Amino acid sequence: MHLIETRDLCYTYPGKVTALNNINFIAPRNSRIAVIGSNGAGKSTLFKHFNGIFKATSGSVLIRGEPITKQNIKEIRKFVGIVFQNPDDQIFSPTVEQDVAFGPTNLGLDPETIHHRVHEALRVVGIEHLAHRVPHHLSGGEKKRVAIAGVIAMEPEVLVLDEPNAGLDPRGVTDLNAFINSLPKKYGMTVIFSTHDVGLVPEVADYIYVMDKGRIVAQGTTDEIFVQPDMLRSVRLDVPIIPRLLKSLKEHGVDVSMAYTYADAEESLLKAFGKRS
Ligand SMILES: Nc1ncnc2c1ncn2[C@@H]1O[C@H](COP(=O)(O)OP(=O)(O)OP(=O)(O)O)[C@@H](O)[C@H]1O
Repeated sequence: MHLIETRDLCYTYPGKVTALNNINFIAPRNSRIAVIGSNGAGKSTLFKHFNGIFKATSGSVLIRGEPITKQNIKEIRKFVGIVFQNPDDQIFSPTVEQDVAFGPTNLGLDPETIHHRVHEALRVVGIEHLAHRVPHHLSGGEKKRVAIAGVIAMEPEVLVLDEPNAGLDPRGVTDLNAFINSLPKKYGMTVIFSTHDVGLVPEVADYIYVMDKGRIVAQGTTDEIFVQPDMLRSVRLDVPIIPRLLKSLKEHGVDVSMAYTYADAEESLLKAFGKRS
């Protein structure tokens, strides 16, 4: 049984914009899944089906093997936490601390547990120093971190992040990558995220879905997806710089093995230039 599964999911917005067309998506336990695609591909619309914000026009959405119903929706929203693209949609309390406490309070937890969860979430996203600030007076990247903290304080088993790195500074992106990578091992969480930044994907994903115009046009591991430059370009995406560079070096006769992450590429180049055995 998969944590999340969609079967032939279709969704049409009122006004007849078909945003999802026969989506078959699976999220296994402890995985890190990237959903990539250009603007309007359908990524956010898909994510909104994962905790019942949207209801399929046709096809089905199964959470732990069960369809979403009125009876289980509260439980499902505890299980699947979504951080939306625009943090302003998610932040509404007078202070950051109260905002992050909102979800755990609604779960009916005791004050000590709420306090612990809030401060742990603020610490994990690196914003403990903002606890007493007014959320609406924060910068875009700071608000994004507040929104992420608010969802992780609920301790969901599946964390869905819609464009989490948009608006973060370089250090913020590095911290976020480390955070995403720690989720399966440290917290037993599954993470699903969308991004336009293909360079980031090999660093933080085990499996990739490529979407275009409401369809899944490719899926696979990093080395299965990023060896398809024509497919990626056809959906207005690019091949990340590292495999592109290594492919070019190989074509110019450098005996270098293919790599997708910075660490693997460094190792591969050091070997190619005789600095490693
Ligand atoms: N409220 C809405 N009403 C009608 N159409 C919508 C609505 N929201 C989104 N759409 C349309 O649905 C399609 C998919 O949009 P969606 O926001 O899911 O794409 P996305 O892949 O998340 O894009 P982006 O990368 O720009 O965030 C687009 O054609 C979009 O114009």
